[in-house]
Amino acid sequence: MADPWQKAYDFAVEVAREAGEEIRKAGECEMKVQTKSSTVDLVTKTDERVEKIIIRALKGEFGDGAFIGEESVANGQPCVLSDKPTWIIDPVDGTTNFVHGFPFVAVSIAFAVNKELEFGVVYSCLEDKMYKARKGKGAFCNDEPIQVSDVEEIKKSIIISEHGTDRRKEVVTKIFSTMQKILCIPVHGLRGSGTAATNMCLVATGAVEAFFEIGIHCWDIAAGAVIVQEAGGVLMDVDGGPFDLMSRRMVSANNKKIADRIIKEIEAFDVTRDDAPVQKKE
Ligand SMILES: O=P(O)(O)OC[C@@]1(O)O[C@H](CO)[C@@H](O)[C@@H]1O
Ligand SMILES: [Mg+2]
Repeated sequence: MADPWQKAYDFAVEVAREAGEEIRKAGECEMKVQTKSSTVDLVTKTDERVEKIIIRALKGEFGDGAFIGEESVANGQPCVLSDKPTWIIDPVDGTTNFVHGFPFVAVSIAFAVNKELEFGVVYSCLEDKMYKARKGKGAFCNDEPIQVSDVEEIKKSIIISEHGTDRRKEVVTKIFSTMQKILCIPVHGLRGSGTAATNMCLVATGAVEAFFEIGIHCWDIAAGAVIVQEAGGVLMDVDGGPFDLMSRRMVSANNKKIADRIIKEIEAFDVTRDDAPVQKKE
């Protein structure tokens, strides 16, 4: 078969669109907010319901497969990327935005085979922007090809990062110290949309030169990773090594020169890998 995953790719786009429609409708209603890893790591019934809708649709079309979904993992499912064809799903990336009505919320669906990402779909549902990319076939926003910016000078760049949900003082101090150093290079500006998936699409369209973060999860960035690469960008670890989807550390940029310059300023802190063995409670 020449093109084994095209059907899955097309289907993922449709599922993401339907999921986005659900999120838009839910945003108009009263919502009950709960917390996960910390008091600022929010989750709503919509996150859980939309993840179930997505997984049910994918299983209905392609049968039982391997899934890594943000809310399934939060409810105890394993988070291990094997060689099996695997769907990696964030039903609502930007839950805090969703809760507050801040207008960037995305559905993120990626597909990996042999631990390699084959395609990614990010639907920024409040803006109605459908980003998608398939390995070797280019990146698109609402079916128009997209490309990273050609800026090579860090002093002419806009950089995106996020503050994350870990509010321990030593972590927040490192995050702000890194941001201060980058701001003082100086760059044209620092931004943050509140969703990693959307941030990566902003790199892919050339609206910003780079997005970096320590503390993201594989479901936040898997789809965006394909979109950035297919738009001509690069992915790296925050220490300059190769990108590792499960490491929770990433720099995505329009080119290696910009990525290397940012990496010089990043003050890393420890995070537990997504695929770390789960500590059993005694
Ligand atoms: O929980 P959610 O809404 O899916 O993730 C929101 C998010 O802000 O958390 C990450 C880690 O800080 C972000 O960069 C990511 O996009
Ligand atoms: Mg997320």
